[in-house]
Amino acid sequence: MNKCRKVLVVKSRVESFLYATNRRFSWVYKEGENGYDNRAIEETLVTAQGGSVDLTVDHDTGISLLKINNSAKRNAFSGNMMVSLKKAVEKLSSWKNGKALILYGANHQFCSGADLNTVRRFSSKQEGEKMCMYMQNTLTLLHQLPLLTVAFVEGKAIGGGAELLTACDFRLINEDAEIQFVHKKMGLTPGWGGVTRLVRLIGRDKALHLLSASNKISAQDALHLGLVDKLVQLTQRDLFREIRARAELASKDLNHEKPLQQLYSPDITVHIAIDWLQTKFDLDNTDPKVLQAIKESVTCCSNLSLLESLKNERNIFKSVWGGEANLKALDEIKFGK
Ligand SMILES: CC[C@@H](C(=O)O)C(=O)SCCNC(=O)CCNC(=O)[C@H](O)C(C)(C)COP(=O)(O)OP(=O)(O)OC[C@H]1O[C@@H](n2cnc3c(N)ncnc32)[C@H](O)[C@@H]1OP(=O)(O)O
Repeated sequence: MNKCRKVLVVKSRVESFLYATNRRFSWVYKEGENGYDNRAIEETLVTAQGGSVDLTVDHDTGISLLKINNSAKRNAFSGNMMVSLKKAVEKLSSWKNGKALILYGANHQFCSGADLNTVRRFSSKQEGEKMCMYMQNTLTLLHQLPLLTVAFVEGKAIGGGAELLTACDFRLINEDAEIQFVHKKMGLTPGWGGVTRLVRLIGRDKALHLLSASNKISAQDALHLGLVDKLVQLTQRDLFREIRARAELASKDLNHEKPLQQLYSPDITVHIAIDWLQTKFDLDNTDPKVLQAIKESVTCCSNLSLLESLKNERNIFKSVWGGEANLKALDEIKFGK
């Protein structure tokens, strides 16, 4: 690198740092706002135990996995899982070299919403509002993560589980999965930010239809509505990979009579999501700083006024202009490629 380039890189790094320290926009409840007290809410929530939320971070690929794990209850969210989800999302929000997140449920089931036992325990209006603010904050943070986020929907996504999938950037759905905004049937409306995101995702009228009908949405219908991005069908390749992996583990109960859904291991789920991310976004050859800048630009654009958004876009642009990936691309660029 010649001297001039080096100066440019250092200058751009200093600018990026300065910008990064004060550029984060936030749309979450802050401490004290509307009586929001994060610690008090968490202390209450963790008393409702059960299940876990498991975060795996791969620093080499920049891909992380978030598994909702309470399979005895179809991955319903207990209070302590709500707290674990928030902690995991907070951790991911400062992952400098991260590129993507895959969110999925244990045992080929996405999520059946809030654990009804937790809901019953916190059934007063005050407690309900606190849980609602807490989950809104968490899912807003998830939606704003500086990573490309993909929800892999298998089995059922019900109530809060349906809201959860709207907090990701993209959605893959298994062909026999179902989504249901069951809230009306429970005498409720969504409160985890699901209405706000659903309206933005599929438009006012379709959102109103889904919420008012409150019926089951098949994977095919979800695709037609634009609620999901891709229908996943089990291919022979996936099946062979699954069978081979099982054979390698010397599993004795390799049962070909099982329905395909049960043969479809979480590993295969993750492989499919990773393949999809790599194919669509060429993650291996993408600089995380550039990807994060793109995600942040888009997130801010849909939440700020036109003027604020344009100003923010310019600032984010400045943070990558003259950066390592930019200079490398300028060096290597060939026309017609
Ligand atoms: C305030 C939050 C609110 C929101 O914002 O929306 C909510 O999220 S409230 C919760 C909304 N969710 C539901 O109402 C889902 C209720 N569950 C079901 O409809 C079904 O269980 C299912 C998810 C469609 C799966 O059906 P199926 O495959 O037939 O399994 P089972 O019904 O036999 O369930 C197995 C097992 O799991 C328990 N379970 C399921 N969901 C929950 C839940 N949300 N909370 C607690 N427990 C749940 C179910 O009771 C069974 O337990 P056992 O009988 O002990 O085996």
